[in-house]
Amino acid sequence: MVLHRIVRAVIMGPPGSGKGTVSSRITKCFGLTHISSGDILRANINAKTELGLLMKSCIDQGQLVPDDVIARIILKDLKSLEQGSSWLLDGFPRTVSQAESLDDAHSVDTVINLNVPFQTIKQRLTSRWTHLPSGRVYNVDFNPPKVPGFDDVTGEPLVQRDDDKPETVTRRLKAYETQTEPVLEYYRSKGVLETFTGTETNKIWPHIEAFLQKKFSMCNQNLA
Ligand SMILES: Nc1nc2c(ncn2[C@@H]2O[C@H](COP(=O)(O)OP(=O)(O)O)[C@@H](O)[C@H]2O)c(=O)[nH]1
Ligand SMILES: Nc1ncnc2c1ncn2[C@@H]1O[C@H](COP(=O)(O)OP(=O)(O)O)[C@@H](O)[C@H]1O
Repeated sequence: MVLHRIVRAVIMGPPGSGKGTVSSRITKCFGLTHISSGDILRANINAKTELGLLMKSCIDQGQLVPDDVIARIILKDLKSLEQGSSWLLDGFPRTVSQAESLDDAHSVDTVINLNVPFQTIKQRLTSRWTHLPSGRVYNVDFNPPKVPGFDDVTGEPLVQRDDDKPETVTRRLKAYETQTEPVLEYYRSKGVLETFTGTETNKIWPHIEAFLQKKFSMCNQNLA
């Protein structure tokens, strides 16, 4: 589907709710540019940049990195996109302060919220395998790689994230409840929040696809 207007979207949900998985489907179907704060931070850790070295212990402990640091990175990335690009932010904003920083620069058209029970998530994260350079994710049960331990596209090795250990997952879910859930209220009050509830991405996805198709084609009709 070709978009006829600029779309600025955010995908939210607890760690492991399927944001990365759904984002790759959205970018494939609708052609938005995907910007994932977690992928950017992990790329910095992998490349041992100054930022990566500073943020690693925060991330490994399941804590959020400081608002000003991540806001600066994401807003700079958005600025560097071609004028008129449509984008999908994944993992940002995660606090109300971050949402306000984003609002100061761009208004968000739609926020997709994945509402997946914590119990489901814990199981998924311990069997998540990630291709660090691209952010592609696999799961032993859900979408295993063709060759165990290796990325389907590049053939490079997959890794288990340091912060997917059970005790760190518990801390990340706590951080989500206290710091990120208020962002849902922030967007709800602005009338842009759309929540999708379920335990399986393949069952949630058709609803998201239909919602986006309707929303974007309605926009097209309005323009015509
Ligand atoms: N069993 C199962 N695993 C899933 C499902 N959807 C996504 N996953 C896996 O769950 C893990 C977390 O998904 P991901 O998209 O990385 O979530 P994020 O942390 O919100 O970006 C990954 O290993 C996915 O492959 C699902 O419906 N069932
Ligand atoms: N917007 C953000 N604000 C603060 N910390 C962030 C942000 N995005 C990512 N991080 C850090 O990176 C870690 C991994 O993020 P992410 O890949 O989005 O996790 P998940 O996909 O499992 O929700 C977070 O636990 C946090 O430490």
